[in-house]
Amino acid sequence: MCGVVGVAAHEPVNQVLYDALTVLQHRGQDAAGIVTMKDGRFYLRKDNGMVRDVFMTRHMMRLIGEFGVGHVRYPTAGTSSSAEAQPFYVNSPYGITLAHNGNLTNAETLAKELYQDDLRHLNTNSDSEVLLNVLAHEIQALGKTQPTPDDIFTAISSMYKRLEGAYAVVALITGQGLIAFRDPNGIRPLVYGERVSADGQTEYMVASESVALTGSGFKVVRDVKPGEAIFIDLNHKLHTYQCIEPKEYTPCMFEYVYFARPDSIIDNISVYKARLRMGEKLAQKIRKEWGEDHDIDVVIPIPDTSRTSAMELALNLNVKYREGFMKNRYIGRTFIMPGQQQRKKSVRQKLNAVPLEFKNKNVLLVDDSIVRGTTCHEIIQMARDAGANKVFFASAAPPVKYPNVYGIDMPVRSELIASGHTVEEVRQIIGADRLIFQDLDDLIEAVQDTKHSKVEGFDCAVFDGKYITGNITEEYLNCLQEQRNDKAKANGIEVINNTPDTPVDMTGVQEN
Ligand SMILES: O=P(O)(O)OC[C@H]1O[C@H](OP(=O)(O)OP(=O)(O)O)[C@H](O)[C@@H]1O
Ligand SMILES: NC(=O)CC[C@H](N)C(=O)O
Ligand SMILES: [Mg+2]
Repeated sequence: MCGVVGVAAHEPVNQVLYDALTVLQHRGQDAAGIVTMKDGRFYLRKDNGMVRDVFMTRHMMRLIGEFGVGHVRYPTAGTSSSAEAQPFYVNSPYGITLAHNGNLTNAETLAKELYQDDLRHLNTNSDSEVLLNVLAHEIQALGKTQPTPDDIFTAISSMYKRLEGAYAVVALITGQGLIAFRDPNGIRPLVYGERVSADGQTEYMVASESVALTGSGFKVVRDVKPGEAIFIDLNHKLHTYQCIEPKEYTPCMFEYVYFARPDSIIDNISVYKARLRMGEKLAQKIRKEWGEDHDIDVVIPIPDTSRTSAMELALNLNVKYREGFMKNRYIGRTFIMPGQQQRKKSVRQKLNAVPLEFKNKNVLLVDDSIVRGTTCHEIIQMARDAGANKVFFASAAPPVKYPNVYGIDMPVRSELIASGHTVEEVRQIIGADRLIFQDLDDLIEAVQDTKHSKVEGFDCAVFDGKYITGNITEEYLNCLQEQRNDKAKANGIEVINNTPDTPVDMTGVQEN
């Protein structure tokens, strides 16, 4: 899951973009990038690594301008080469740069069309480069030197007709302004807000999560609607347009389960409250299935994400909640790391047991989800090593059985521990004394908030195999599986348009 941000301000935006990217870091740890725009020129810095490692003072000083976009990447297509770090750039028409969160499911077909019909060159296997070129083609087809906002929306509407899959996008067009748009189901989140500058003028930020806005003093206006585009012109005038009839409003359930920060509000649903309710529902199921004499002495979360639901679960079970695992704050998220070896090693580096909380106790370990089973397998052993009597395990989400095709890199069924295994088999594999998963209906009830939100349902494909865009074939899934299993990624040939450790820099900004 990547994070995107765009800002249209009256003062330099380099720092506010940097700050927003650090707030969105949990959405992608592989690469980061910023492009700013000033007097018809773009200024770019992007590379592999975390935000704090990619941007040095010298880079920041060169990112000049009052308009800009930024990206943190967690790859779902192409390779993890720095050449595929975002934002991407095309020089025609006008000069466009774009940052994308999501995954296009017809990228291969589009890439062929771009080559054969639109005479466009793609230099990577990234679906985001495809998206940018489709957008560029549709804007070019207008044939205008000075497009109006309506022209830009016309081009975006034509682009919508060609794209399939999930996308939340921010982009800059030189001489025009900042655009942002969201797929017709609203699978990936996108929210915008405003603040007033020191001299009383309105400034805008668009980002993947509301925390990016509030952290920089922007007030949330609203979520970008499914199928809607917004355009902030160079005079800072905001234009909005519903480019395509929205489909069912169905954001990705995994945002609420794991991806998003708990302090974010996505589609008017508080992620924090949703996670609390997940804990409440799971406690009800434990009471029902394990009875009142469940034998649990203590509830222990697996930091970080499960903390919120574990806390509420403990409260509802009337059992003590204890922080039995300490987290090394300098290690990032395990699940979004690129290789299984790295993920496995990092669980042990990241979490350490406090023996006092385990010794001779029956512990219930709670995680937000079990995907590959990397975390729970290691952690159960650690609990036993720390002296636990019995180790029970609870997942605040149902078993993850199906690949994700909308921006989460879990493309291979055989890499998902619950795929093809019963709950009892999973229990044996991970070595728990008891295992319980949330029911999907309960999860949906926990997240849905009809009082505050217009959301009609959720993309729950990883749990039920029903892909919300409706066009995911077995052939596509097989193809994805071949391209993106861990082994293929490890052997992946980097697409060379630069050496992997040298960022593509098409704006003339040179590295020191
Ligand atoms: O079954 P697995 O394949 O191990 O995946 C699930 C685990 O990965 C995530 O943790 P992660 O360390 O990425 O992030 P967190 O610190 O936010 O919990 C998630 O919270 C689970 O703990
Ligand atoms: N996780 C994402 O949103 C990935 C965006 C894009 N598909 C990439 O691989 O760079
Ligand atoms: Mg976790």
